[in-house]
Amino acid sequence: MRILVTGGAGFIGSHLVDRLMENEKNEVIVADNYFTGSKDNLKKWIGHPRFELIRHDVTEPLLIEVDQIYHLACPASPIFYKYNPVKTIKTNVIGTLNMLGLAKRVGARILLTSTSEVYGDPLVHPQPESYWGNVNPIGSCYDEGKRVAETLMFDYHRQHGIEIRIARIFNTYGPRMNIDDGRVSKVQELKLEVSVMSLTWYISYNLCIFELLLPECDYDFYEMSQVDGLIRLMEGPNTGPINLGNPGEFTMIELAETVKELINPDVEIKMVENTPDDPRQRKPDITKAKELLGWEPKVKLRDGLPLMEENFRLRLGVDKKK
Ligand SMILES: O=c1ccn([C@@H]2O[C@H](COP(=O)(O)OP(=O)(O)O[C@H]3OC[C@@H](O)[C@H](O)[C@H]3O)[C@@H](O)[C@H]2O)c(=O)[nH]1
Repeated sequence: MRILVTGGAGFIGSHLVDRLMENEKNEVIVADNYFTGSKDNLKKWIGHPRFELIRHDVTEPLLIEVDQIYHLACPASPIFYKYNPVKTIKTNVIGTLNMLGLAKRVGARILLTSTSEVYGDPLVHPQPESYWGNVNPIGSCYDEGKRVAETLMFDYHRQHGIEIRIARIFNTYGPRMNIDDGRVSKVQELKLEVSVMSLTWYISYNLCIFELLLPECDYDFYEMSQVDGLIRLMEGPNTGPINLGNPGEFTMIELAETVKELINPDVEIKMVENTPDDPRQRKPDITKAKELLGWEPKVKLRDGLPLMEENFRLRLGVDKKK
């Protein structure tokens, strides 16, 4: 099976590549423009006979022969997607059109990693896939970009019979996330800035790492449940959209307080204004993922929080709590 992974040099993409490469029948081609991803995330595979890495921007057509396409290319952190919003829209619209064009030409099955952001600032809680969302149409290039990408996927499916799969990924945390990612990793910088204004704002964090305690170099031994969900969706018969996320919840304050306690109880937690149009609360309804994919996050959020703290400690080189 020849598989193209766009955005495969990124955080989730590179973990996906690791899993796909485990299957000796797979040949994996990564196309990435390195906007937020890095070759470093794939260093294990560079030079491998079943692996190929191409510097390519998906807003340009790509002419190759493949059986499956995992289409991940798109900056996912607000810091990066807002850096050049027009480019973010182009990546989602033109990039997705190009990948759908490729899928149509070669008869490949294509999976889009969409996002929980399609629900906007939701008025329904938790969010099932049937919820149409509450997005500000003049707000975020990322939210509307992913919404139109989903529409394109379904239009190609209805009009041209393309085999499509759509995953809606909720916030995901784990190794290889950019340290300046601006999602929850702000806490990693130990500034302990909390990217929400009010204590009541919640975010449902998808702890994707099964054995977070293992250092990055041992990544053969842990598994991202997120990636497992993507592969199950691709291999199964359902088009989606399907939510992939952790239905457990904790507040950002709660997270900051636990990390602060663990690392330095004297550090000050600074409240900063949230990004405009960011959701106040979000939590996936994963009934469909459970029923259709037999999938649920491997880490229960309550068990996951200590793992997350431990990972901060490892990354920051802080001594274990006495
Ligand atoms: O125009 C672009 C922009 C970005 N990219 C690449 O896409 C990858 C995105 O990965 P990041 O590490 O930024 O982010 P994530 O792995 O969290 O994103 C992933 O999950 C959320 C989805 O919405 C994203 O589409 C998916 O890539 C990077 O390797 C980046 O270089 C492109 O190849 N082209």
